[in-house]
Amino acid sequence: MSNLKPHALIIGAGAIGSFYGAILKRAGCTVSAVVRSEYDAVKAHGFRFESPLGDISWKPDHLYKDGDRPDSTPDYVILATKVLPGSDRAGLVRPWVGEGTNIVLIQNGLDIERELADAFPDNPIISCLAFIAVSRVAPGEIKHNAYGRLVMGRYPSGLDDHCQALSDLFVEGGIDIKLTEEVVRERWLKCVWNTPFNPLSVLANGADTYTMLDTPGGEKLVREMMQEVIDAAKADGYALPPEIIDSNIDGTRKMPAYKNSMALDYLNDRPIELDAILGNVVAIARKHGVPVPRLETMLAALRMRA
Ligand SMILES: NC(=O)C1=CN([C@@H]2O[C@H](COP(=O)(O)OP(=O)(O)OC[C@H]3O[C@@H](n4cnc5c(N)ncnc54)[C@H](OP(=O)(O)O)[C@@H]3O)[C@@H](O)[C@H]2O)C=CC1
Ligand SMILES: CC(C)(CO)C(=O)C(=O)O
Repeated sequence: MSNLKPHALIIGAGAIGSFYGAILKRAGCTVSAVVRSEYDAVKAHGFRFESPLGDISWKPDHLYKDGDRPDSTPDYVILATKVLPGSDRAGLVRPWVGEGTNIVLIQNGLDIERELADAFPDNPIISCLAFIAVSRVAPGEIKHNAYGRLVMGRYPSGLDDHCQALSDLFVEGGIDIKLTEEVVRERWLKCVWNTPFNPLSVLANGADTYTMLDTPGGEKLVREMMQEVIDAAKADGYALPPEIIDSNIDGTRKMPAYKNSMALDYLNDRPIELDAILGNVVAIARKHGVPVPRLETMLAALRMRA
């Protein structure tokens, strides 16, 4: 890469993609976007934000529709779609990837990188976890409620200059980054929260965090499901600290009542990331013969609903 600021292309510029695109824009990058249903709105007025960071509204330097083809390939392709069964993520990314393009995932879930790593063995895969509350409120309009930290590392493990350079850009744009050599461990750590809370919120009709914890038996169930995630992680080679259950519950109680991204998908009648966040955890538990009865029950119940 030259001294010029790099070109980042966001594929799936919804809540997450448009937010981190805004941050890279603030860092002086050229930032383009591929959008689908919101093309007309974004073409007309860009991405409009309400955010505690101030005015971070922005217009993509190049705006593409799903199916368009680029004139040149970017330095970073940032995939920020939902991880849904049947979505060909490698196919979505393929037209935009050139030699040396970094493929960056900002998506929830476990074991979601392999499909991309297999399809693009010669491109660096940078895996990121977002700790943020942000949602789309209308076409091209986004409400950033709070937070924004990214945990980032090279998949399957390690750190390199590509991660460092991207991290520097995000920091320059104003967000906090944790670089990690063990991004898969970090995915397990995040699943300790997402794997119980996200699917439970759907079973509970789009409930927020307080409703889930304060309903009689709710906190106990969440804690037991967290323990099952920890058991599966341990069998997979990632021993997580046991105090993580208390710290997750305490942290959640300190935040205002919150509807997670899966609750919002459910309430907006959009498909939910059931496999990425729950199914893959259960599959790994089964592979290692670890019983996860509460997670199994929740998975079956939500598959029936789907
Ligand atoms: N929102 C949050 O606070 C958090 C979200 N996450 C994770 O981040 C990821 C992204 O979530 P989020 O931004 O909330 O989701 P959104 O639904 O807001 O955004 C996803 C975007 O991807 C677009 N998209 C899907 N398929 C295509 C396609 N083929 N071509 C172009 N665009 C496409 C969608 O367009 P369309 O409108 O047409 O469907 C939509 O704009 C998920 O894995 C989520 O779990 C993680 C932490 C917090
Ligand atoms: C942890 C949380 C709630 C936001 O960072 C999330 O990942 C989600 O909404 O799915």
